Amino acid sequence: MEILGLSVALVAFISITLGLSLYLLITLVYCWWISPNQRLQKLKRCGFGGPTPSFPLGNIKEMKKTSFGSSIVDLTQDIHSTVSPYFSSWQKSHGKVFIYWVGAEPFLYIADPEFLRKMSAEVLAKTWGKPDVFRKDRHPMFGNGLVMAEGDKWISHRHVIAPAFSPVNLKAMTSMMIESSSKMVDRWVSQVNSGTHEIDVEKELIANAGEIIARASFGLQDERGKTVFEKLRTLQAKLFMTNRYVGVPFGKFFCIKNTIEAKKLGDEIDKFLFSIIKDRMDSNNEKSKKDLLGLLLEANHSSEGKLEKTFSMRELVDECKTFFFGGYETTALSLTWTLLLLAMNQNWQDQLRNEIKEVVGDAELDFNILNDLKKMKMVMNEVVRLYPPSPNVQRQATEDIKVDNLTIPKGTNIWFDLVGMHRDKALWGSDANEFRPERFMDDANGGCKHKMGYLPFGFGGRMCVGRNLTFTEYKIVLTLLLSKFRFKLSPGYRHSPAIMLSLRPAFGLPLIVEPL
Ligand code: HEM
Repeated sequence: MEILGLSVALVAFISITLGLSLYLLITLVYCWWISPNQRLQKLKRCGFGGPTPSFPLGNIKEMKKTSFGSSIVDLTQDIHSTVSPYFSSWQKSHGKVFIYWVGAEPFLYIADPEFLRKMSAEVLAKTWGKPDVFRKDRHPMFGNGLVMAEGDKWISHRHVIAPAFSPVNLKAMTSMMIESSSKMVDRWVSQVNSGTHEIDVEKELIANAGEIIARASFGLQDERGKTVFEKLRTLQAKLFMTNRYVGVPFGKFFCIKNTIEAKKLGDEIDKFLFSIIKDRMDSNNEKSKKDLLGLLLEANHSSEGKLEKTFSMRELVDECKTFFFGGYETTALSLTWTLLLLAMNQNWQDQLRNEIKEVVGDAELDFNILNDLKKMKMVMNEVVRLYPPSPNVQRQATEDIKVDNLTIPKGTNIWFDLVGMHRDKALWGSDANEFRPERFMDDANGGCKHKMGYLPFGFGGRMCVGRNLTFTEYKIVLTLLLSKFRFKLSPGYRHSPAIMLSLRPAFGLPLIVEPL
């Protein structure tokens, strides 16, 4: 049969193709323009201003103007305007609370601690969400681990995971941390003895923290530990160093190669971790191991010793990845920035060395005495103020949140700019950009004029679960290093703090390392 001279099959084919194209076009128009514009109007009615977005990219174009490592700055300068120039310029026109758009996703930017206080008073820890857009994009890294978990699942996981960082467990990890870090120190000693005085300390500290977290998380210290570390780092670079369009509906299809490669790497890592966990379960001695995986496996046993599935295999894999990503780079960077600031402030370097002599002396480094390294803690607090390794905190409103006469609509993503708050002269005074650890001498909040203006580890019930592990590792590594070496700035160092998930020196940190 024929219609206007065309066969029925051809007519059907043309109709289906036209129908599908029309459907695709309507979907694109809706997702790229209609829906975000409706949300924009709603947010305006709620009272929020901000830079004008142009959909479907939102404000991505302005944000992409800064590429990783594109600005070299003076060592004493404010870094806010270089790591996120768009935020610092939007702050000037829209204040410290405004809406900006990552593709079709609205983000409420907050660098005002009083607004944050009022807002967080309205929300229980378990009712905070995590931006869906990041949960999907970062799935190969974190899966649905604690960083991304929400609601009852977050409560039950946090309940089991938090005790894994208790002083008893951290104490049990101390000798492992000393062993790994001593290997790094020995490596530096041989390099220095062979005449190489310039060392890229960032690279070394990252490798050391990677080894420590692989051992602390899953007891891995052989080639398998290195394999996980390398794969995870490649994955991180794939996700954060490439030009992608996160937040733009169907943005994945613009960079399909990276998306596929990240997914493939994520699957390989999952398979690898799966086999490690399976080995541990089969070996039947998982209970005896006090690493983080051992503690999670222990939680899977009821008091009768019968398996009671608290964590599924998938959940165990996700939590192990989360420990890894959450735990190695942040800690390594807090040490990296510390060595930079100590190289610039020899007086503080000497003060810490003297404190180590007084507190540790010739004794073996021991978990219990770490608490007495008070000046070291002050230095750490000041370092993570000036260079917060996690430079922002992200949440999502899962219900409407009222703050004074404003309403943050359900589904709005929220972005807390820690660099912005930690460098704000209105909160810290005119010396906000100076390294002054004495701020923290008698005040855990460093003299900040608002109790929520200093948040290197986040806030409320979702505050960083691993911070005590960091404090322990930080003090061990720094004690070992300062007891052996003096650090000085290298003429080759280019100061370019930049954000690639964490806040890091874009060109590494070469330092002159002298034996004492
Ligand atoms: C200098 C070191 C570290 C810094 C600056 C840091 C910073 C942060 C920040 C800002 C958050 C978000 C908190 C919030 O939403 O309010 C966080 C959460 C988290 N961190 Fe850390 N962190 C560090 C070390 C670690 C370590 C060593 C681990 C694990 C081994 C870890 C695991 C986590 C986890 C699992 C979460 C999610 C907690 C939750 O949502 O309940 N972090 N961290």
